[in-house]
Amino acid sequence: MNDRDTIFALSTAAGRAGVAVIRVSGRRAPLVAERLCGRRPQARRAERAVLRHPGTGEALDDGLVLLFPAPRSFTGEDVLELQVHGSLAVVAVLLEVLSGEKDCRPAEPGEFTRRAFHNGKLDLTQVEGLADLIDATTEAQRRQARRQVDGALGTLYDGWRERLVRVAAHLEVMIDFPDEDVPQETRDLVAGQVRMLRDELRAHLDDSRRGERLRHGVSVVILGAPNAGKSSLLNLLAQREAAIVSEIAGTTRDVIEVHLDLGGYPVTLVDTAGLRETEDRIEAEGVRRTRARAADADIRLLVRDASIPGIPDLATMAEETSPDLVVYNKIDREGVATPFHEEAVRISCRTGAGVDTLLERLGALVRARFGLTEAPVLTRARHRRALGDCVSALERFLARDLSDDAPELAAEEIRFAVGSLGRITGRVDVEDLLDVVFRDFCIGK
Ligand SMILES: Nc1nc2c(ncn2[C@@H]2O[C@H](COP(=O)(O)OP(=O)(O)OP(=O)(O)O)[C@@H](O)[C@H]2O)c(=O)[nH]1
Ligand SMILES: [K+]
Ligand SMILES: [Mg+2]
Repeated sequence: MNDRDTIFALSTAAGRAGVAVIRVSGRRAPLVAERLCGRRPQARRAERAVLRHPGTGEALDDGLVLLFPAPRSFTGEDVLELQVHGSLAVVAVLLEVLSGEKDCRPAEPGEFTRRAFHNGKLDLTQVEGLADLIDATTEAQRRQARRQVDGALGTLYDGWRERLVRVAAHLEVMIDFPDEDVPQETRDLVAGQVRMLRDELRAHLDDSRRGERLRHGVSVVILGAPNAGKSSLLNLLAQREAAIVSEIAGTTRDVIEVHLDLGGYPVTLVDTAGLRETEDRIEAEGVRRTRARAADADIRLLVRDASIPGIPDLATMAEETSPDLVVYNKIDREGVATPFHEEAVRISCRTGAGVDTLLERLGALVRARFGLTEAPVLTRARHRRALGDCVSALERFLARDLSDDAPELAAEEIRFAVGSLGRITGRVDVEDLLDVVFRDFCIGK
């Protein structure tokens, strides 16, 4: 991969569409514009132009051309955008023409963003935020990603990093002037600041992984005895017949998942086999899978048949499943069991009664646990690992006695902590990380 090449790619999705955008970035972009349009477009102005084959002069399409001279562009290089008709043939011929241009070649996946990073346009958390924004399917995901693209996370980490660099500077003084008596106050000050930082990092890490969960989706697992109406509930919420419903107890054996947008939050709703002791080997395997899925669920929803008094015993079931929400189903039936569990939601999958209330309660649960907070949250395991390394280094630092131990050793811990934070935003040692970060990108982004 050569950074001196001018790169190009279709930046909109492949396939038929009203408009397609082809992006060209690099030193030859202005020349390419001249060769295709017969003139150099004004900077940052959309201009209508007929795009012609530079060799034959044949008109290939007409559209809008936009030139963003460096450094005021997405990549920080000269960027040309061609907005043409979104036809397979138009795009194909233009890409072919571009391939024939001197020093031009197709972009690698994520290469535009990679150049933006190298030219200091984005830090790594912003790059990741951009990937998340492109992948976002719900409103809450969009907001979280948008915030990260705006630099909220990067600013937080850079701020911590700067405070640690100042601590390191204090320590340097102790190393450089070993004979001078470093006043106890200075030592206390340094230790105090490290302690405060460690506590802030810990609080930031102790977030029940809300940012990561919002990226991947919150799992809501439906549990209960056979025939309680779990599959009926899944179908009702999914608004399609995703799971088989029947009056035969033990119908569901496989774990069935549907994806929902619950008030802006991505939710994976999971239907499971009814929990009971069974001789049937296949059903028993279903029950085993239910237990496994319940164990790593974000939210557990226990469904109970309201028309059967006390069987199976709710207390036992609740103990096994530790539900976040209890639902009494089939309230349309005669002889509905009373009294109801106080916190429970009463519904009927048959009539749809109570389902709005259930959705409200579920939405509130999801928001409370995974909703956006004032402070920016970390969104990736990569951030969590680096922050964990940083906290460990600060712990090791605090375990040292600054007046006895060699200050060099203590300073080394701080340097390591600074490095860990720098890895998140890409301020140091980034090369090995880049592949991981850019792997998720597709061509043209
Ligand atoms: N009257 C009434 N019947 C319901 C209601 N919800 C479900 N049923 C019936 O209850 C039976 C069992 O429903 P399912 O959705 O298959 O129950 P399940 O919990 O998925 O059952 P398993 O998969 O066997 O564990 C079916 O005959 C449904 O039509 C309801 O609200 N009212
Ligand atoms: K059933
Ligand atoms: Mg079922």
